[in-house]
Amino acid sequence: MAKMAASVLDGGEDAFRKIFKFYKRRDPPPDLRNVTDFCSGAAGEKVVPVKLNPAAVRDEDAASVGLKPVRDWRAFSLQGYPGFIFISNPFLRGSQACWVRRCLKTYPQKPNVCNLDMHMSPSDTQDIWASSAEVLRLPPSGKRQTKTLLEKLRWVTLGFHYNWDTKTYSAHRFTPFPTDLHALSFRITAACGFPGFSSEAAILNYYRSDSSLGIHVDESELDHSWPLLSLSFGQSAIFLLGGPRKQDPPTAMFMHSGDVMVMSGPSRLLYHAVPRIVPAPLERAAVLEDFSSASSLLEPVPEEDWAVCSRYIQSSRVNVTVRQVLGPGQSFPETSPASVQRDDEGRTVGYHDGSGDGDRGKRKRSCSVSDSAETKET
Ligand SMILES: O=C(O)CCC(=O)C(=O)O
Ligand SMILES: [Fe+2]
Repeated sequence: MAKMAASVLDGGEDAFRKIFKFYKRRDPPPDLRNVTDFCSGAAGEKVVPVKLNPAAVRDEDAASVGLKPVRDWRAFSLQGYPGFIFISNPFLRGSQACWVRRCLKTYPQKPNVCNLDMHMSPSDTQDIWASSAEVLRLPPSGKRQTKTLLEKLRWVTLGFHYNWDTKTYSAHRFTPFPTDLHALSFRITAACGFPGFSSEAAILNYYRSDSSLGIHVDESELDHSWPLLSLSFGQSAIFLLGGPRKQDPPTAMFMHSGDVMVMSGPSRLLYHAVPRIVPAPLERAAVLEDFSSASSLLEPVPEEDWAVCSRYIQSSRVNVTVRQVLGPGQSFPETSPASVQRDDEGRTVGYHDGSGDGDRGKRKRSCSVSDSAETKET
């Protein structure tokens, strides 16, 4: 990293932008030797193994969401980034396929919101999976003229639906958060020292091989004391983790299929970006393809569904970030606290509309996932 940073940074200013452009460049492609790989230990001079709390999650609770026992997870911190935790694929063999299927088949369904809703009628986006599966199941035959809806999907929001225009969440844009994704998030965050996490919002990003995500910080959530959880499936990404200021030079790292990141404490509000999607290393691709393994307690993925998922994921990456938006007892401004409906465990299960829409705060985010031609990286 140090050598690359020195050469890229000539001219001094706006180090993050320059490094983003360096990794996004197509011709000639960038040298990836300075990208930290937690899995292989490459370029990892700042990587420090950490022990998580194995007692925080019972083995059967981990297995029920497709995770290995916590004592078997390989977790790392990164010098200079307190609160950042990287877990190298804690999933049981066979369980990633299940999560991939949920990201492609289940979560894009109504009442969840996706980019296609912005210019299509609800009836046309009613079943993105069904309309795409038929085509994706066919053997590839040259270049198809029209893309399936699944191939046009760029983001889905869950729970409190993020408003990309106002960069806010609000009380009246809420639908129940999927219980299975909450169970997964609750257990991972508990093992990382955050018991009681309430998954209230998620953004799923769907990247094609030429997609990128601009430099941003996730600060629209009203309570930043809870971690931001990030899960990745499919092709790999180069992830840039910067500093508290937009121009601070970032560290580049690979995020492979199954890898998990937790941004907490001082790392919760660091700038970050995804300049490039790269092919998954062979061994990671093989683990992902193992959809029938019996080690997972999750429902098996039917072969005909996996044919679609596998075809899609061969050229795509799905990232899921899960967020707690409100602190305990907190509500959106101008909305009475009594209107938040929580279950016995304190999870938000519903929201009565308050007097005003309560929009506040901002999520400084340049853009959602964009494809090569249309990317503005800041
Ligand atoms: O795709 C990723 O790894 C990052 C996604 C992200 O930063 C976001 O959704 O806010
Ligand atoms: Fe982000």
